[in-house]
Amino acid sequence: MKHVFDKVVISGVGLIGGSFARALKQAGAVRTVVGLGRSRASLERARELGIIDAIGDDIADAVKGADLVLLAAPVAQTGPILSALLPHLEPHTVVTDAGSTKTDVTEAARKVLGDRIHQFVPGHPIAGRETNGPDAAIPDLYRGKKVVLTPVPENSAEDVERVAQAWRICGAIIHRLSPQEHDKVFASVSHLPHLLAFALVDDIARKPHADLLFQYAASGFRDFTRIAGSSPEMWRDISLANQEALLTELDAYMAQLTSVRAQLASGDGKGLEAVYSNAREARERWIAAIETAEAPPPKDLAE
Ligand SMILES: NC(=O)c1ccc[n+]([C@@H]2O[C@H](COP(=O)([O-])OP(=O)(O)OC[C@H]3O[C@@H](n4cnc5c(N)ncnc54)[C@H](O)[C@@H]3O)[C@@H](O)[C@H]2O)c1
Ligand SMILES: O=C(O)C(=O)C[C@]1(C(=O)O)C=C[C@@H](O)C=C1
Repeated sequence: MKHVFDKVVISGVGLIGGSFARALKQAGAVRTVVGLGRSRASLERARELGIIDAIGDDIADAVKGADLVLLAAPVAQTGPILSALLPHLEPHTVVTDAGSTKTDVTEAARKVLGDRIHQFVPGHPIAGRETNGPDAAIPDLYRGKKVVLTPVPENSAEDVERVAQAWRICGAIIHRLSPQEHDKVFASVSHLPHLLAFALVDDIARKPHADLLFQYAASGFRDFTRIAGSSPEMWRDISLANQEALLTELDAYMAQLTSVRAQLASGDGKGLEAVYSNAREARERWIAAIETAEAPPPKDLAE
């Protein structure tokens, strides 16, 4: 593929930023990738792995001539990172992000960028894993997966398309939502499940006989708690950034638990079975739908 991007800058070269860089590189879509970050050791590792071509020691140099900047650090870093970039940002450079929450990210960007908010196209790849850091980055992470863009009214159609194009090169399918719609949806199907998995493992780990419990925990426990292996810093930021929507979902879930508890306490087998059956059927429909929708396109068609 001819280089679509001459220079891409990634701020936060971990699982998400690193996989983005790897995918663009694998497609031959970028001439050079520069990494910015908090940890020198991690950036050196990213360079050693061939994820980035250079470490942006000098931020002005790093963003000079960049076509695209991707922010892929924990969401609370959005404001500070943009503040550091702003003085050096050229007018043609498009900035986007991969943060798991969109209302707070957009507000932080608007506050820092002011009348240059048009240069920031918020986004969120709906793909990930519980492992983090540059060693976890893989080129196929986004293949067949959704990326939700939540453009601001000030964005030009060309800049939104530029960001969409980058994700399409990574094999992703573009969706659009408002930041508020986005945050409600993901409070329900991503942020709540993470909170529950972390809380359950924490609860078990604090029990006096935790060692015995973990000794016998098997695949059911492993599947339910896989996501409790995710980055605590990232999930602290997501939880607080989407506090309101997450509290709403948590309250609804607690009401559901109260109802299921009552069924259990009263020996209402019929009621319990109805909940379990409804859940199983809904899950089967969902799995069937994603298996159709996320069938990865052949590599040459995605390019
Ligand atoms: N992990 C997932 O499943 C997933 C999926 C979609 C989106 N996201 C979002 O992507 C972002 C990155 O997540 P990840 O899984 O790649 O995490 P990660 O821990 O693998 O990578 C984050 C990187 O950001 C760096 N960093 C931290 N503070 C920074 C700062 N101030 N400036 C520059 N770099 C900084 C860290 O050193 C690290 O290398 C988060 O905002 C997260 O919400 C994650
Ligand atoms: O597969 C995982 O480990 C994930 O947690 C990925 C996952 C999710 O599905 O909730 C996590 C956070 C995101 O922002 C998007 C995707």
